[in-house]
Amino acid sequence: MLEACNITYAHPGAAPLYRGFSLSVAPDERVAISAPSGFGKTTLCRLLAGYERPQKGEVLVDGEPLPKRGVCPVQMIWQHPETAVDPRMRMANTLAEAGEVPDRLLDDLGIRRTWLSRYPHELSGGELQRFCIARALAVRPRYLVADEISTMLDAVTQAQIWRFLVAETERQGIGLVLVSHSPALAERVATRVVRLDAEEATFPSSLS
Ligand SMILES: Nc1ncnc2c1ncn2[C@@H]1O[C@H](COP(=O)(O)OP(=O)(O)OP(=O)(O)O)[C@@H](O)[C@H]1O
Repeated sequence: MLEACNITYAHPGAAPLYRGFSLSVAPDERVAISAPSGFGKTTLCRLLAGYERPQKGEVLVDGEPLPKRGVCPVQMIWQHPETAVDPRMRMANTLAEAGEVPDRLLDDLGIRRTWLSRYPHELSGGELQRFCIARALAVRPRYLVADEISTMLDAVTQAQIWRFLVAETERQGIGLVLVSHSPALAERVATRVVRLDAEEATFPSSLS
C-alpha cells in the first residue's frame, strides 16, 4: 500500500496546501487526483514520489518510509519529458542509468531501436515520454505517479501510452496515481477518482 498519512505541507512562505491529508493507494488501483489549477496536485505527486518531504505526517510504502537514498519505490513520470532527461546524453545511456531494460518493454512501448542513438532534442515529445516511462519501469517500482504525462501529446499517442500503462501496471501489480485535466481520460483510466476540492472529499480536513 502507498500511503500519505496525515500530511501537512506548505511551500516556503505560503499557506499549507494540505493539513492532515491522507490517501491510500493499493497496488491494484489506478487513482486519479482531480482538482482545479493550483490546488496542489503536482505538489502531492512530488510528495508521494519523495521529491518533497512533508512538514508533518509521512509517506509510506508497505508501512516503511520512502528511502532517503537509492531507488525510490515510487517513480514519477513528468509532464515535460524534455526536462526529465539529460540533454547531453544519448537515449541508450539515459536508459542504461536505470539498469537493464527488457526488450519486451521497449517493444510494448513502441520504442524503435534507431531512437536509442539519438539525443533528446532529436525525438518528439511522445517518443521521449515513452523513454521516460521505460526508465521509470526499469527500476521495478511498486508505484507510478503520472503527472499530466500526456497533455501535450496527440490523441493517438495518448491512447497508446495509456493503453500500455494500464496493461503494464496490471501485469506487474504496480499501483498508479495519475493527474489529468481531462475528466474523460481520468474516467477511462482510473479505478477511483479523488477530488481535492470536493466538500465531501475523501480527506475533508485536507484543505487549508
Ligand atoms: N516551489 C514552489 N514554491 C512556492 N510555491 C509553489 C511551488 N510550487 C508550487 N507552488 C504553488 O503551490 C500551489 C500548488 O501548485 P501545484 O503545481 O501543486 O498545483 P496543481 O494543482 O498541480 O496546479 P496545475 O493544475 O495548474 O498544474 C500553487 O499555488 C503554486 O503556485
